[in-house]
Amino acid sequence: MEMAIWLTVVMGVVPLVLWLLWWWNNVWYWLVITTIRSSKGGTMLPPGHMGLPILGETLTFLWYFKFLRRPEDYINSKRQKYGDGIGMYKTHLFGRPSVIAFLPSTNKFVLRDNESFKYGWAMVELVGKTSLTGVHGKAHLRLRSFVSRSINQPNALRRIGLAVQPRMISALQSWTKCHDITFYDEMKKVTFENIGMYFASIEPGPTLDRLNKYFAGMISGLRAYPLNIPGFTFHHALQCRRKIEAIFREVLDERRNNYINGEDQPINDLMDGLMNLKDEEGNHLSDTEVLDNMTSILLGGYESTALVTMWAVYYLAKYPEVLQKLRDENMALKKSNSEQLVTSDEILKLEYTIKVVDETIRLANIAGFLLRITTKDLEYKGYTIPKGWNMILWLRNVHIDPKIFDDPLCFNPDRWNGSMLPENFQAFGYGPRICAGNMVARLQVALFLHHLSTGYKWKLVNPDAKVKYLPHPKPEDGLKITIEKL
Ligand code: HEM
Repeated sequence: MEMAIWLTVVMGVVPLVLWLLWWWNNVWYWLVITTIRSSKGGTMLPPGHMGLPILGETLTFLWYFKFLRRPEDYINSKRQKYGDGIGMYKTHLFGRPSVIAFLPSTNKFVLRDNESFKYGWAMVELVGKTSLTGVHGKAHLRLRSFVSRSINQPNALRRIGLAVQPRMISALQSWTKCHDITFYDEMKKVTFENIGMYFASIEPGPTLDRLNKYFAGMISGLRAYPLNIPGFTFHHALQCRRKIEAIFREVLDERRNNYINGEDQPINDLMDGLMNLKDEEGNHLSDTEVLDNMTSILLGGYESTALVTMWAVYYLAKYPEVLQKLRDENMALKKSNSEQLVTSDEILKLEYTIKVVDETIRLANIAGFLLRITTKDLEYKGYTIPKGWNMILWLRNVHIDPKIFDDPLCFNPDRWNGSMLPENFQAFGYGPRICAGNMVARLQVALFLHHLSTGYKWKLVNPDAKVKYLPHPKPEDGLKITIEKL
């Protein structure tokens, strides 16, 4: 008798419980959509599996990203199972019901619509309600024009191009004195010191060190569960954000007083640009807008630039024929004195160098996916995307899809020779929120490659180091290199 009970449990109840757990989210959300929303029409969710209760597909995601280290197979496995269909799958990731968009056309559909898809409140809390990230519609357009004039247009690029090179040149010189360096860590230091200079003219020293520390705290909040309770990472991140704002506010107040008293000339950095620009009606940005945007631009530009530069150094070491072509092009521009600066106009005309930069940005895929939240129920090609769900835009897939790029995992700058459909290159996003610093990012990487390729040779210490994909793709050793003068 006892045996029979055990057999019933093992053969009947256990599989039933496992089956229920496996399908729980699918059934639960189907019920919610059909019972609560059926009166409003569409109830068919995109194909896909929503995983276990609470956890959703988190374990599957980690399996591909952390353990197999083949992130592309997370989507590939779904493509094999459900086909490409409408370019969307339902899932449950990062604690919320979600729809993943993975084709250029579906990403485009989302990224073009600034009203139906917004950032979540946690992101906005961290970067600031009056930052580019926090505003929408007309307010966003107005702010973008300010930010773009301050960092991304020819005059700003000229100024920034000259401001960032001395630090790059001195870093390269100092690295030759070391046995080896961890390139990513060193490049982050260079990038942050440059940001300090061209953002707020803050020289290396205690203030910049504090800013760097708080910034690291703030960034960790972007990846944390948004619980604003003491002891939690997100709470700490918000505190760091306030401290960053306080540092920038001090500089801003001091500047304003000095201008009023006639003691200082305008400094011509990002803060000055944001303080002094006017819109068409002659209005300036408020102090809060200046400070929020300093923080959000800092967030956009810091890790991204260091990561892309690191990947360029990695790929060039792996593809010597590409390095040779890059070097030849840059040697023609090299000044007789290695400390002499090149201009942004000169560097942005170097066609092959810019192709190397774009190819690095494509293949490195440092912004693997973007996140939005739907503000209303939406219909897309007969399927419903419910209000309040996460919309995850899988940019990674676009850039390494063999249907879009031939031999996509090969580093081949010449693939940029022809024209490219803009929707097939989404590394900077797409539509009204396309990266506001895309030109300044390209410029900084190109300038670094100019000084590196014309003055130095380098080797990877661990050419076969594995790549970690979370939170960003990076060789496990942070890219250890040895570097010496040519
Ligand atoms: C290669 C390096 C970079 C990459 C791959 C990159 C990527 C991106 C992406 C994908 C977005 C769109 C985010 C979204 O739609 O959710 C974005 C937005 C943004 N980026 Fe970048 N970025 C880079 C460098 C920079 C730099 C250097 C700056 C500034 C100095 C910057 C400032 C911004 C800002 C302010 C936004 C928000 C734009 C808006 O909401 O209108 N980025 N970036």
